[in-house]
Amino acid sequence: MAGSGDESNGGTTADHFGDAEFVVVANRLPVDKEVLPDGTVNWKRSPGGLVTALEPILRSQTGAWVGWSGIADSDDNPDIEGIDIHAVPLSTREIAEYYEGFSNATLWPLYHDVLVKPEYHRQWWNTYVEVNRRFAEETAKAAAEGAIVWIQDYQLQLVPKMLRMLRPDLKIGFFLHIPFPPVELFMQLPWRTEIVEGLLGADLIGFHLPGGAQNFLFLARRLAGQATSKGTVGVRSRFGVVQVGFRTVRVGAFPISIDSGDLDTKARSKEIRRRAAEIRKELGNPKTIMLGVDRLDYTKGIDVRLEALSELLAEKRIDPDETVMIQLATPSRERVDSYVRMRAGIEQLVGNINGTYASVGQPVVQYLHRPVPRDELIAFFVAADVMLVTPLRDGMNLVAKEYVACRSDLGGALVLSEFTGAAAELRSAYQANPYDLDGVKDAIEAAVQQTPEDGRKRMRALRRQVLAHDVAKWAESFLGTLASVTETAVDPNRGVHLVQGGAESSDSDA
Ligand SMILES: O=P(O)(O)OC[C@H]1O[C@H](O[C@H]2O[C@H](CO)[C@@H](O)[C@H](O)[C@H]2O)[C@H](O)[C@@H](O)[C@@H]1O
Ligand SMILES: Cc1cn([C@@H]2O[C@H](COP(=O)(O)OP(=O)(O)O)[C@@H](O)[C@H]2O)c(=O)[nH]c1=O
Repeated sequence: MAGSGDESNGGTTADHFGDAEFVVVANRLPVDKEVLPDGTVNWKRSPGGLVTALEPILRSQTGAWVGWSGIADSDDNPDIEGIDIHAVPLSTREIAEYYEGFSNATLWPLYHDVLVKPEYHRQWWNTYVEVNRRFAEETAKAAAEGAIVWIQDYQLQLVPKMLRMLRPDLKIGFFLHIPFPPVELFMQLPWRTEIVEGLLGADLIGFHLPGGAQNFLFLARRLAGQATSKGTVGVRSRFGVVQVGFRTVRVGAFPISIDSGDLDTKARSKEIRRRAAEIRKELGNPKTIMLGVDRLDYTKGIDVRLEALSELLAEKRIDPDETVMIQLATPSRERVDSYVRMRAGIEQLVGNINGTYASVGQPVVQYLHRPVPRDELIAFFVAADVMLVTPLRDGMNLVAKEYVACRSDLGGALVLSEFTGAAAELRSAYQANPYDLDGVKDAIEAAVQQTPEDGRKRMRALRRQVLAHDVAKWAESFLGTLASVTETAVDPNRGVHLVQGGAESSDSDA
């Protein structure tokens, strides 16, 4: 029983239960700690889409957030209105081995199509296990009896099982924000069974797309030897199931989104419109403003769009006197080798394009390597004629949805990689395969040359999708499904056919 004081439960007792009825557990807190040169502390918004998506949800219901502050050895709990913060301190070694190492040099590339070679180090794995345990223990302290706990992302895949052992009274959900790879890639991981079993500690496991859910079901059968359902998984429907003893784990697809109503309102404001007009003027009133907005990550295909632009300029399909491309690139994971190499490559490409096509005082590519404040970003979205979103692989890509939400004027055009989660929903974008440079060039050219009528038609369809499926709907569908999960085994009379698991399951089950 939870809170029994049984040492096998990590010693958690009823006296130590927390107050929070709803707990978000994520590698990062919603704010990052920054120590300024004069020693004063500043808390700034954390980078990335996970925080963008979760912050409004937690503000709308009283709850706790368990996470890391972004710097070494800090257990400061910043004061954030409406959110009870529980910081998990990480040492310099843990940051190197758990965050930069196992999370971002092993799992991140493995889950993103092995775009760079994943590194497998036993010491990184050991530290990943240690840190996951600390997150589980801190969560066990924060959660009230019977609370709902929502664990986020690849950095914390062992927490569901660890937390269940500490606190079997909790209802546990897990959501993966990045793609879940196909079996052929996942099988590389020396700790593949531990990861699958870690996730199976949850009551509900969510992915952005049905494909990720189906990959997971196959691996649960094959690696954890559990019986699973076999049919296709739907979007927010037709959930898969894994039978783990008496527990039934649901597996589903819940595409994440943004606070589209809020962005729509902000983008219509006078201040943002004024700033958008000012940006265009500052750029010399070019005919076409192209925009890229990304963390500086090799998955984002920033090099793809720069190479496409370079060839379009060389072929005179784009006029350098009429075009400006702005690339906003937030610094990310700057001590991981693959990120250091990628940054150098991208900055070289920017230099080459400007060296060849810029005039004095009029660069073709304007590149900012720093985070851009939210309102300024919205003004860029409003100003941009063509939004370039060209990842080689991306779990969702919220930037694509944000651009659409900001275009109540029905202006602008979205060029979108087929290999983003967003591509499954944003069908009216100019979609392209980022590995097919000619295809990307054609998509950019078509977006630049679209007629106003075609542009309006496409943007109307895109907006219908983004405004109807916002982040509140994402959270409601996930948390609603989690709330409905019961402890009982699957009733075979309810039409769910389970396939027995085990190493002997053949690949043709996939
Ligand atoms: O925390 P960092 O290492 O600085 O990285 C930032 C976040 O990047 C990833 O974001 C993902 O989540 C988005 C929202 O679901 C999704 O749209 C995007 O495709 C993903 O890449 C990462 O998954 C987060 O854990 C990081 O915090
Ligand atoms: C460059 C930049 C971005 N943002 C915001 O960050 C997120 C990015 O989310 P996405 O899903 O597209 O990708 P990752 O999670 O990074 O993999 C989005 O909400 C951007 O608006 C920002 O606030 N400031 C920036 O400079």
